[in-house]
Amino acid sequence: MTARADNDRRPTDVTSSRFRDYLALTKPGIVRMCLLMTAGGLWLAPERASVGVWIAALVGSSLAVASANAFNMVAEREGDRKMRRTRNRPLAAGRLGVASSTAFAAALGVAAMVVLGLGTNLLTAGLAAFALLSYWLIYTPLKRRTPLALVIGAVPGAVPPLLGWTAVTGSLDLPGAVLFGILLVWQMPHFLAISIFRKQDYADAGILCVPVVRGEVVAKVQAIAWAALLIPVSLALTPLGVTSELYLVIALVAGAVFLGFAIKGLSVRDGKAELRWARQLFAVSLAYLPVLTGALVVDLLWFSRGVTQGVGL
Ligand code: HEM
Ligand SMILES: CC(C)=CCC/C(C)=C/CC/C(C)=C/COP(=O)(O)OP(=O)(O)O
Repeated sequence: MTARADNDRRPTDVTSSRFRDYLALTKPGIVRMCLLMTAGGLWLAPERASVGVWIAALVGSSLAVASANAFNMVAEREGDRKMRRTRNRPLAAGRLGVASSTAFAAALGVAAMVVLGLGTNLLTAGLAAFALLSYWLIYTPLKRRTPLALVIGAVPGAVPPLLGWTAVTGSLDLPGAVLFGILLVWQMPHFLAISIFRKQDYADAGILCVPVVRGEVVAKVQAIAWAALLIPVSLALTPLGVTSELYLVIALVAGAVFLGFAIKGLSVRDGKAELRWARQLFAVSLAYLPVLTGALVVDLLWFSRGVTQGVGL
């Protein structure tokens, strides 16, 4: 930017672009989806939670995810410069400094712990702290060492619905573990799809994802296996007595569509068509979670314990 253009920028422009940069540090798309997952856990829990617990769980978990994402972006600022997808991020592009971004991430993390600790319970705050620290300190550095980092990163990634469940119940039990399992397994085809259409980016940044290390065919086969596993895991909520047959049918159809798209990848070999297919599989992965959450909501409202759970005053 020229000195003239700099002078022309009004203070409000600077403030709003600063705000946008700090917001970008939190990866708002991921925060939003995690928020939906926490809401799913709150909704499914067997007891009625107060409005206060709902607000504390939703606000606290979003702050924790935002903090984890901001710490991850500070740690990856050099690598982010090497990828087309990430080179315009505020730290990679030099619009924000390391010290202020770290302070921002730490403030979000402390606020998350205070909100969860005071507004829900210590188990929920502890799980969020575990997820935040393991995503930042274990997954983030491992991305450049082994493709198994994906499985390790999926553990904190699967915590948000559990936070909703434990905020209400205060305990770790089987339905909560199934919610955790659904999100854990979902992340594999979600990221395998991304790593196929972003393969070049990852190779440039030295990130050892499956297509870079073992090729696209192995990545596709793995995506099929995980999408297939997602079906029984997602259906397990019904035999556990948490949901009824309506959820079962919707989860089965959604899982079959996801698996069908994954299988289609084996017949696509041409470069451009393969990229298009991988982007479609990524889009299907993003649609799957809201569909499943919608199924939980409708199922519990219509069939099961709609009167005894949800939000209480
Ligand atoms: C090991 C786990 C995960 C990895 C490696 C991963 C990686 C990524 C990457 C690289 C993108 C950007 C895709 C692109 O546009 O090129 C992305 C997008 C996205 N991911 Fe994931 N993800 C993981 C887990 C999750 C979880 C747990 C959630 C939320 C429940 C989530 C939600 C989203 C959403 C909503 C987007 C699209 C919006 C956005 O890019 O801001 N992901 N993911
Ligand atoms: C409660 C709590 C704190 C939960 C943690 C939730 C969380 C941050 C989930 C994201 C999971 C994940 C591995 C994302 C990809 O990061 P990436 O580094 O591969 O993505 P990037 O390349 O876009 O930076």
